Amino acid sequence: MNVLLADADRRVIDHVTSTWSLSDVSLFTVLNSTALFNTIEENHIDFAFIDISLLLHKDVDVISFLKSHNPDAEVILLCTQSTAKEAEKALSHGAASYLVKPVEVRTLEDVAKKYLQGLEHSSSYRELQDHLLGNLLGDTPEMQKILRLLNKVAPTTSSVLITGESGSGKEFIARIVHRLSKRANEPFVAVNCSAIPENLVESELFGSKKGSFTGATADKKGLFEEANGGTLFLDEIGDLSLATQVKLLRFLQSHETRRVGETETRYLDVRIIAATNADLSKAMANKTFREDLYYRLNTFHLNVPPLRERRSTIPSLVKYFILQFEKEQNKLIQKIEPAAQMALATYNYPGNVRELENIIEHAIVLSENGTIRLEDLPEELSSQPLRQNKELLPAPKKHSPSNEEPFESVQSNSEVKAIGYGNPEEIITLDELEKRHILHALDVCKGNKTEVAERLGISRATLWRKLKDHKIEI
Ligand SMILES: Nc1ncnc2c1ncn2[C@@H]1O[C@H](COP(=O)(O)OP(=O)(O)OP(=O)(O)O)[C@@H](O)[C@H]1O
Repeated sequence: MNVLLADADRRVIDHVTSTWSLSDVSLFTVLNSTALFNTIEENHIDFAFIDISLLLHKDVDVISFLKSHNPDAEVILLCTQSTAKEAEKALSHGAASYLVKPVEVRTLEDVAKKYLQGLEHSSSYRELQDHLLGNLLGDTPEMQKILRLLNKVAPTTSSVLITGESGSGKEFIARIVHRLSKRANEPFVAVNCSAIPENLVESELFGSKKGSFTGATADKKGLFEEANGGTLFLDEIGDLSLATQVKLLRFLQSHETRRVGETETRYLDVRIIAATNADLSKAMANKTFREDLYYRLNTFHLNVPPLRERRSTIPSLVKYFILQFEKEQNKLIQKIEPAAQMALATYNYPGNVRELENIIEHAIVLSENGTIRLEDLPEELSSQPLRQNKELLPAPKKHSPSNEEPFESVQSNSEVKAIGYGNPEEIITLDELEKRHILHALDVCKGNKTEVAERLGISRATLWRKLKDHKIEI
């Protein structure tokens, strides 16, 4: 673990450096803002003690800067009796707490150790992990990272920025953050910034006074006020005009808003979660998105990977959506044909989870006798993966019945694994690989078992046994 101590007082730095006794924790010390920013940029800082006098540098807030490099990092502010009020205010910037100097080195060490232990043993994290891991979110390293962050971010009031392709689940995750926060019983208000006409954005968000513009026939609450006490989810944040960005930034700094046409300001307690599928660094370079607002929103950043990079989640999502739509459509689904299972497992999902959701809804409408068949899936899904697999699989070999290794050609072809068998990083069990390969063969041979057995180089009896072992019904 890397701990940073930033204090402009050399005596403090010298004293802590000479007495620091945690051998498994590297201590970085800095005396000024330039060194502070450089150290954050060059090292993975897990924990920082920062004197309040070094909190802002050229208008950039060091906590946001640190969290944009390591969203898991924790900050404890150091202050004196006379600056304690200021430190308390600064907690809303994302610091966990503050300590009033003089502070014993032992205390600094204990605080850092406690944080480190908390990271590993947070019980709410474990509960959440048990509940979601391997189910709806998936157990890939990226999703585990998101879960870890969710647990830490949710109880705070910090803003969160969620990025990811369209339909990947940004709003779904924002709702989890809200549900896990102390605001869970307060409103969650979602707004798509790109769906509101430019001339109405300000009044929609901040409200308006009667007569403030043509059409303002009565006083109107804005969405910020609707979300008071709870969470405001701003989707497509990259589409906000620069003028509205300034107002949002002002809110994030002061928690105050003003209705259009009013002079009076209102203090509101609203947590902001913003999302985008646009590249905000490009938008900042093009000056269409304010850098200061970006750092404010980006206190915590969650990047949701596309569904094609977490295929292991597909079966749980399919089950979840089946349960959801069965009720709606009053139908009972008992099985999914192997060919349809294969198509669902190998499709690329450019529209991510939303596309999978629509596919299942569509399939349930068309399904007959409680079965989802290949023909119940949209055409792009049923035809594309098979075509890819056919193109990539080596020409069928005639195996002798004694050939014991039917998967040799597949295992040695990494391209086939990447497309037909999911993410190249994914390691499935040999048993699962065998099942998928048999399903693929059944598809290619249109269910003709004699041909499947022949092309797999096994006897019909062995094929029957394997179909039974893998519970493949045909
Ligand atoms: N992990 C998940 N488990 C269950 N349902 C999910 C999951 N992720 C997303 N969904 C569902 O998929 C649909 C699309 O998700 P969501 O609206 O959160 O995506 P988004 O990234 O916010 O999309 P956009 O960028 O278009 O706004 C929603 O109906 C959502 O409930």
